[in-house]
Amino acid sequence: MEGVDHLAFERNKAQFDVDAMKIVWAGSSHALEVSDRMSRLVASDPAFRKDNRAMLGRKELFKNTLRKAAYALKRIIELRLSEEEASMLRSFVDEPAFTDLHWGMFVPAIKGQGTEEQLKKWLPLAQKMQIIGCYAQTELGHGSNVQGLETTVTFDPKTDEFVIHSPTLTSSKWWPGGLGKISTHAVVYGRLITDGQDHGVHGFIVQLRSLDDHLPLPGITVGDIGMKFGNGAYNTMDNGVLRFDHVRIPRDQMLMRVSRVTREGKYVQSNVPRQLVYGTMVYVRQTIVSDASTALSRAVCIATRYSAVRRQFGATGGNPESQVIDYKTQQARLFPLLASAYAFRFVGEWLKWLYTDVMTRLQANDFSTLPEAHACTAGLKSLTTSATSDGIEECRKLCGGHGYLCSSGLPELFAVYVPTCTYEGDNIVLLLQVARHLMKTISQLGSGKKPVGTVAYMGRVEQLMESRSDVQKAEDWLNPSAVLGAFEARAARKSVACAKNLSKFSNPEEGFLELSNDLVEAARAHCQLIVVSKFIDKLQQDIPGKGVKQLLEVLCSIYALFHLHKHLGDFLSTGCITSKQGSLANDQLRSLYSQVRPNAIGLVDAFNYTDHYLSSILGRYDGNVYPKLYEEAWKDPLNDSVIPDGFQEYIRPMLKQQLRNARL
Ligand SMILES: CCCCCCCC/C=C\CCCC(=O)SCCNC(=O)CCNC(=O)[C@H](O)C(C)(C)COP(=O)(O)OP(=O)(O)OC[C@H]1O[C@@H](n2cnc3c(N)ncnc32)[C@H](O)[C@@H]1OP(=O)(O)O
Ligand SMILES: Cc1cc2nc3c(=O)[nH]c(=O)nc-3n(C[C@H](O)[C@H](O)[C@H](O)COP(=O)(O)OP(=O)(O)OC[C@H]3O[C@@H](n4cnc5c(N)ncnc54)[C@H](O)[C@@H]3O)c2cc1C
Repeated sequence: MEGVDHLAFERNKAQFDVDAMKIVWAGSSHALEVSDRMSRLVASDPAFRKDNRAMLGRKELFKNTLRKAAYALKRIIELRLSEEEASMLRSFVDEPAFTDLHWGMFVPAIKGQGTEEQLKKWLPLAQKMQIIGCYAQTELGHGSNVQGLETTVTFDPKTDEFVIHSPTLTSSKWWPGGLGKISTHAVVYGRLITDGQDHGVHGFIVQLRSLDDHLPLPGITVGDIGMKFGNGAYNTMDNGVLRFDHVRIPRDQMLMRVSRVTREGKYVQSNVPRQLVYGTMVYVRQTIVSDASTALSRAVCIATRYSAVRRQFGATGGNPESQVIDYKTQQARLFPLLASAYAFRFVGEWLKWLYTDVMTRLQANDFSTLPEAHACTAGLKSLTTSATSDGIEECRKLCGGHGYLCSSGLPELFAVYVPTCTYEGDNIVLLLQVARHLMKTISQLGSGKKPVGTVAYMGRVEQLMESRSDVQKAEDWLNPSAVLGAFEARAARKSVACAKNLSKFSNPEEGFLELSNDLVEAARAHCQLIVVSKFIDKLQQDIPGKGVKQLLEVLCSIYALFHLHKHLGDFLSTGCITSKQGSLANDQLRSLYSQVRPNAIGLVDAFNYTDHYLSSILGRYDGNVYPKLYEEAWKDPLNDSVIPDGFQEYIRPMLKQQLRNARL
């Protein structure tokens, strides 16, 4: 039935102010207003149609992406959109494109690693898109091990130029998005060599293609690396391969904020830490955490709405069958994901604050919080993207058979999202970075250096090694200090156990390799503690709106107790809670799920997604799923004709053959 809200009865059940929750989700009334306006602008414009992506071949798909990118820029200029509005508009276009790398990595790399002069020269060109750039770091042979990159950048004092060269096959740049077909420029990372001395990896601005005819410049070989996972999905992006054959660039195209090469060829380090060369990765990892909440909330919105529409079993006395959302098993799989989406939103907000704070300090030459920023961005990027990828797949299963249809929106969302577990740092490699930070923190405890920020709890390690939870009844687990106490004790004990085991090795690096599984687990426990504690911190703020704060408290408890239940072995084996307390947490969790149930549709409506953005028949706002699924099936190209191509050629003769055999 067109125009009827099939989910109205669910919306009427909500016990909280959904509009106020929309503001909390968006971050502010202003952010909600902008995102609402931009999402509707995109949704109402047929030029941004995206429901046909799974059907398009690679070339058509890619051309379509270029058309949308050009059209988006045209609209941004015509409507005189601000930077904030433009970035929102691009995100609602919802299609991986070269522009993501241009705005998300090329521009930030120049901003973060360029000198004032370099910013003045390159930023206006990039901002007007008179040049298009990408981030060319990874090579065929090395991605995680950045120090292992092989591209050489050798200073030639005779000509005052650098000579860039790809000395081996494995030194070919491989993966950079936007590189394959579109970028005119790249920030290229390679080993800087002056006077025969290797100074390690540095960034350089390199022109790749002519601004006149777009052909590769002399000495440059460049192309696309081929189809990736999923049909539409990430294949709208031209991930590329790039080789240099003694390509020359002027000396002033080395990004020289961290270190520079003088006219005489002298290598000079400035007073900023060399790790700032990795600064763009820190920036992007931070944005990836907020994006995780967006991707997970999309999947959860689809699965929640569909779970309220879908009915199976339980028809009694003329009543309809049960909505699948009422099954406790469905709730126990779905509601922790709903809680995680909110948790990642708030930890993403906090991480953005942390990043901005670090940047402000860097301007004043205060580098003290850089290790904390690196560990938090690496750890939270890893935790949230792994949970989101698994969560999207769980949402597909929560939608039963129909979740497997492309028209559910979930297969494409998964295919586009899952590489986040790898790009911008493999998730295990990043957790090992967190573990290094934790081990370093513990090793410095005796020196009187007080741990600060997210590792501050390590300063109470002696107390945390002894603490016992005082939870006596299920409701005690609603107390934030009970939850925090348990998560802190678990994280501290896991790290301390690793540190003790490490100290048994005469070679610490050997020990680190041998114990890496335990170290990864300790890092995960630490990152879960950060998420829980930032959710609790958020609830200390003034949050207006009927029932909004109460419901967020429920979600916070679900996030924490779900993880306590899931990792019960950890909590029990480290002795911070008893098995009785573990089972009380589980009892409390059941009661919390019942409190979410009437509010579930309201909680996903608060994400304020348009049907265009969700791109899912199962997740339609009006819940009118079956007629639309039925209608959609007939749009498949296979249904253009009653008899498919190939039938007469291959199947008809087969059928005739069988007929003959039957007659024999
Ligand atoms: C609106 C914006 C939207 C943008 C969205 C765009 C999305 C587009 C889609 C996809 C983009 C994908 C792009 C990419 O993938 S780019 C390539 C990314 N590559 C990686 O992430 C590589 C991962 N590897 C590393 O980061 C590092 O190599 C390493 C794992 C950290 C190891 O490095 P290294 O061996 O040099 O370092 P050490 O372990 O020896 O550590 C040395 C000390 O440095 C500290 N460190 C390391 N990294 C950092 C950092 N980033 N910042 C600050 N400090 C860092 C480390 O802790 C050590 O410190 P210590 O005090 O112990 O000496
Ligand atoms: C879709 C996509 C887009 C990308 N875009 C860009 C881009 O724009 N620019 C760019 O420069 N790069 C880009 N990349 C590359 C990306 O950053 C790397 O692939 C990523 O950093 C992982 O590195 P790797 O491929 O070398 O993995 P590897 O390090 O080879 O990982 C393989 C396996 O080894 C394990 N492993 C590796 N090292 C260790 C260790 N020390 N301890 C334990 N286990 C380890 C990993 O956990 C993993 O299981 C992109 C990649 C993808 C998939």
